[in-house]
Amino acid sequence: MKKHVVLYKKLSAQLMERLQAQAQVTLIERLDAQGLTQLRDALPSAHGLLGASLKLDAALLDLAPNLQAIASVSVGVDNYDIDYLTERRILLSNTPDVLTETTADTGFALILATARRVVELANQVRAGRWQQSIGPQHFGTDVHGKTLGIIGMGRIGEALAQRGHFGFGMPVLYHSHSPKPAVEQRFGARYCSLETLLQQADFICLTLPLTAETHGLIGAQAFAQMRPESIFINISRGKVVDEAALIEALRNQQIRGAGLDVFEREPLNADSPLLQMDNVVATPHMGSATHETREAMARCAVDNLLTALAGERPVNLVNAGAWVG
Ligand SMILES: NC(=O)C1=CN([C@@H]2O[C@H](COP(=O)(O)OP(=O)(O)OC[C@H]3O[C@@H](n4cnc5c(N)ncnc54)[C@H](OP(=O)(O)O)[C@@H]3O)[C@@H](O)[C@H]2O)C=CC1
Ligand SMILES: O=CC(=O)O
Repeated sequence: MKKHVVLYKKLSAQLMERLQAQAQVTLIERLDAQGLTQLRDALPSAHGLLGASLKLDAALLDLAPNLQAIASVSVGVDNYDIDYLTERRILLSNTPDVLTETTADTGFALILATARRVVELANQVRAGRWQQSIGPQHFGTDVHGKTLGIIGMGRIGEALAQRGHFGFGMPVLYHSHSPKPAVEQRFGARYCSLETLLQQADFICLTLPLTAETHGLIGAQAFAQMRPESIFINISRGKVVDEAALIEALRNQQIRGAGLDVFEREPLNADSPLLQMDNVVATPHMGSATHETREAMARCAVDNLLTALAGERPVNLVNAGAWVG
């Protein structure tokens, strides 16, 4: 008998066909109130789940006694209670690598847009307010040659370092759990403490995961260590930052600006003070959002799920402790 898979993210026709050849599929089109009811109804018979952007807590998982595997269409796994999944021997997989370059492109787009005031000035043109040559009050700041600071030198951090070093001649400072000699050799990057990075980098970029250790890592104390010329970029997770402290730092001109793809609460409220600030570029958690990359992520997740449901170890297994072989 085919296993039952519950999808809470729409797949391309090709991937859907592939999944349906191997499993009985229930598709939840939208995670609104009706979709959540459908999900609760489908969980009791589910063997596999595939999707993203849903906090799958113990209360929901307890509705799924037959669950064997979850394939997240994301690299970040902060939406899952990994200890609980491991205890229940539910295999959790994610989609690393396939989104690295695209997410680093987004990081660099935010660096450039914020430093060169692209959104603010483009909005002025659109509003018909370009009536004479622009003057110093509209000038931005250079990106090339400035110091790029990367907090979390993993896959995406490294791809950001590559762009900064080779594309923009930027000296790279980084902070991670441990030094990365290969990265230092390839990009001339220098390992330093978080404090040194906050004090010395012109662009301070977050590329680390949200974990118990990183929750609220960048708060008032961290912003106080940055310089008035610093630009803060977050493409990791909103909760790594104390957003109220970020707003204060921007209001008090402790930093020059911020490029933000992720927020404490998503979608960001339309009345957020961040949206009133010209020196903030806010994007809708679109780090990996290109047609090619989202399809590659979905393919990777389908591979992971079908492998797990076939009783084999998925390549991108997150909770190795759940694997009994
Ligand atoms: N905006 C978006 O749309 C996207 C956001 N993301 C986010 O980016 C994150 C990173 O992805 P990826 O690069 O693939 O992950 P990796 O695991 O490859 O890299 C994360 C790095 O962060 C470092 N790190 C973890 N905790 C700490 C800490 N407390 N202090 C310092 N460094 C730390 C790790 O360092 P070490 O190696 O030394 O342990 C690791 O190298 C994801 O978890 C996700 O949240 C990802 C994709 C898209
Ligand atoms: O935020 C996106 C991810 O893949 O993680």
